[in-house]
Amino acid sequence: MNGSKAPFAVRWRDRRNRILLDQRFHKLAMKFGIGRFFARRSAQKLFDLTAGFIYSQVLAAGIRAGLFEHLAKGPTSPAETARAIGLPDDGTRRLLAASASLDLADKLSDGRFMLGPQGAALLANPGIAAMVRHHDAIYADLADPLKALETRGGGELAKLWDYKGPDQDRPTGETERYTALMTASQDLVAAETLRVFNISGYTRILDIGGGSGRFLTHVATRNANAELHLLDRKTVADLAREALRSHPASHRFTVHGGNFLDAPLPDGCDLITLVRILHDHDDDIVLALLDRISHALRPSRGTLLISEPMADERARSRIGDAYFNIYLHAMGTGRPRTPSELTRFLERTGFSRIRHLSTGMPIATSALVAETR
Ligand SMILES: C[S@@+](CC[C@H](N)C(=O)[O-])C[C@H]1O[C@@H](n2cnc3c(N)ncnc32)[C@H](O)[C@@H]1O
Repeated sequence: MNGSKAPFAVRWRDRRNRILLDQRFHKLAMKFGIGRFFARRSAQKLFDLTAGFIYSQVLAAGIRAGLFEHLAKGPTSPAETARAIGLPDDGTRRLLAASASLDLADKLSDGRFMLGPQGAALLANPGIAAMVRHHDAIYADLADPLKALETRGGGELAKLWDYKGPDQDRPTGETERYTALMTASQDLVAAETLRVFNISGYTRILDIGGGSGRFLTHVATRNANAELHLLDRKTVADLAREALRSHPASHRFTVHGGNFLDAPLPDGCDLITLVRILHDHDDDIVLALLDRISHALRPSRGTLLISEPMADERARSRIGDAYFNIYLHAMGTGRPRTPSELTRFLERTGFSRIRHLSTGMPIATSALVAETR
């Protein structure tokens, strides 16, 4: 590389890489406490990348075996655990030790085990276990990672999400499975979105791609008067009607079944929400949908709220740039977008006063708000 002509950002990375590639540097670093500290930290990070799949499968095994529910009952020996989860003694001991090393379990000095801090967090968020269970499909696809990158949407995961298929009259097993998965992980997303966005003043709200209606039930508790509309594919709309029927505010909900690209959008809405929708779709669909929303909102000078995990301007978001980037490729449609990409899309489709609301948990969601001129 021609060092003197390259920008500073390139030169210092080039220098850093040359130092890290030099075995003499590593030998020297190990002689000093601070050097050992950084060397250990860097080695741990690299090892975690190397072993990540095994860690994930320890988690999957614990969830499938019901290990964490058993540990939540209190201190337990490996033999008791083996009986409770139905695995052989040796397999159970290994699963317990691996779980303890990952903070999913804690090992006590008498050799028994209890639930660990990550295990407790897992049980507190049932959506995570649902997410881990459905990862079987993407792990199968990623067993050959190059093939997965060569063939977009050509594997098992794409079969789970049937957005591209025809909208049948009745929900299929797949529709029910992905809608249940979305519902299970919605509470965290809704709590964070509605913490940073004040929804109380709106009178007629439409949630597009609203799934089983879980997000709208959170809206209902924060806004006591608004009419609440949901639009989703016909098959999912049937599931939403069923789920919302027994809700105490059921009289305020109206469910519309249809494709968001051509179904009539209820008029007179002052707020439309898109929760975990845009990242699932390619650019042409996103632009067409935003254009429809901007026309639907314009007469009432309305607001659009977008809430979903986003990519980072410098590709440093593990959830956006690593997880969703690869996941959506395997799914065969969509990509995570940065807030500035979404902002450009919003400007092109007639929105203004676009604001990025920073959530405390970008791992669950980020939010953008825009208004029609
Ligand atoms: C990732 S899920 C998100 C569901 C919900 N908003 C949430 O966050 O839990 C995407 C939703 O968009 C719906 N969807 C996808 N394509 C659609 C289309 N063309 N028309 C209407 N709904 C669509 C799906 O059926 C699904 O319910």
